Amino acid sequence: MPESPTRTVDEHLAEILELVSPPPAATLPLAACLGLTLRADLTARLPAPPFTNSSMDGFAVRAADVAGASAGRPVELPVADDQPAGPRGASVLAPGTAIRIMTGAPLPEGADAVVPVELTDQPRGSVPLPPAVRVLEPVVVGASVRHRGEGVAVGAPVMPAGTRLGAAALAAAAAVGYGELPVARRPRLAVVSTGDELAAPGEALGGGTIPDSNLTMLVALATEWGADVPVAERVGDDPGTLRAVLARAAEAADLVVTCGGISAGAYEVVRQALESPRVRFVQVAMQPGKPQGLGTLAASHGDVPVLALPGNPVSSFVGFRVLVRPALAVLAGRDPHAETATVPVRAAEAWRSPAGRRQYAPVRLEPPERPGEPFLARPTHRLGSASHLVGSLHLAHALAVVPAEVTQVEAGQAMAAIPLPPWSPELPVQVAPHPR
Ligand SMILES: Nc1nc2c(c(=O)[nH]1)N[C@H]1C(S)=C(S)[C@@H](COP(=O)(O)OP(=O)(O)OC[C@H]3O[C@@H](n4cnc5c(N)ncnc54)[C@H](O)[C@@H]3O)O[C@H]1N2
Ligand code: MOO
Repeated sequence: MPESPTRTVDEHLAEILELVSPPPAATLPLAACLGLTLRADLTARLPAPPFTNSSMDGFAVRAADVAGASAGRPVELPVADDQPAGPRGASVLAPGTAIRIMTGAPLPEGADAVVPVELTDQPRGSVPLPPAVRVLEPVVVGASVRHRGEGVAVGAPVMPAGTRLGAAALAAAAAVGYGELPVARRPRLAVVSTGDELAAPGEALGGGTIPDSNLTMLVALATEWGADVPVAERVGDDPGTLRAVLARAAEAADLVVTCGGISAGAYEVVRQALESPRVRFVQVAMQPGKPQGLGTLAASHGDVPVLALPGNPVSSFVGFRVLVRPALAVLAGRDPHAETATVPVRAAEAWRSPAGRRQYAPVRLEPPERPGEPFLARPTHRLGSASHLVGSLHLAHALAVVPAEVTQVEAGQAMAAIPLPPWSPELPVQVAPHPR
């Protein structure tokens, strides 16, 4: 069967991105939004903080009343009221008096500062309201006071559409008045690994069988990215069985990924099951990951994109990082190109790269000799980016990207690298002492 002409990674990715489109926004409660993408700009419905309040446990006063206070000549003020935090509104402070106040309680009307309990003659802690307080130090206007809206004013922009909602973003949304948010639902990715040679992980191997590491890996990659995986199945080399599994996968998913069975052999089950005007098999100028398939599967909810990755484990890993993640990003309402953002590195040693293919080499990152210079990238294995090296893939901090026209990487050469997720091996970052 003649191969389609080689295409660049960028051309291939552009065609993949044409197959996927973001679903309509859903409105979900905050507790269900972690990791999802915000689909509308958020502006503050409430000021944060919502009212002017004390940042200390102590006594609300007028700063002018305690201006002359010192340990030797304390200023004594009658304590007129108690202002705990809670639904009670703000009390009113008469000149020449103090009101006991707790952290987070509304500042009484007429008060303009808070004296922390430590700067008075009163003990800390749970004690009865004293009739009077002696203030031992002066405070300036505004001391220990947090003003309404000083964090965020009503109507101010808080975060734009496209923000990925982490813990801090959810807290900000709650603080400015939101109990639910318009978001893109978690994309559903179905994963199917193929090949008669595959055994379940941990299963005893017969002659010629190998552990199916890709199914576990692709499910984990999808899950760590933030997708749901409704279907994860291993299928042998029978095209009819594979077609039936893929039909089920398409019903349950927004995107289907297969691995294996797509190159030039006599038993290429994915190719046999899918090659049609709907699904094409092509060669992409990348290493690893040259053979690739793309197209759509028919499902009752519409056409579902399918991406066929090569079976070699490093090829599948790189294919997921470089091609599948951008497609998931579109489904999640995010920028697909952010998925392949790179950081500058330098090669720690020389290595070879195939002519005419952009190489994605698993590398460890070592600290530079001088602080501030790029990290040094060293291949995780002496065999470099060979596509079967699954046993050392976990050592990689990043994928070094070698341009297609480079066949020899020299030690010290500047290049880009795609960082891998945070729980890849801990980066040897030298932490600077905290400035004092
Ligand atoms: N004559 C040619 N042969 C090959 C070519 C080519 O252009 N001409 N391309 C090579 C390249 S590059 C790649 S990459 C592989 C891709 O092969 P397939 O996608 O068809 O994958 P398989 O043949 O099924 O398997 C390849 C390799 O990976 C192992 N494998 C497969 N699935 C898994 C899995 N789930 N877990 C772990 N390992 C898996 C499988 O045992 C093979 O060793 O084709 C080259 N051949
Ligand atoms: O492209 Mo294959 O993934 O080189 O081994």
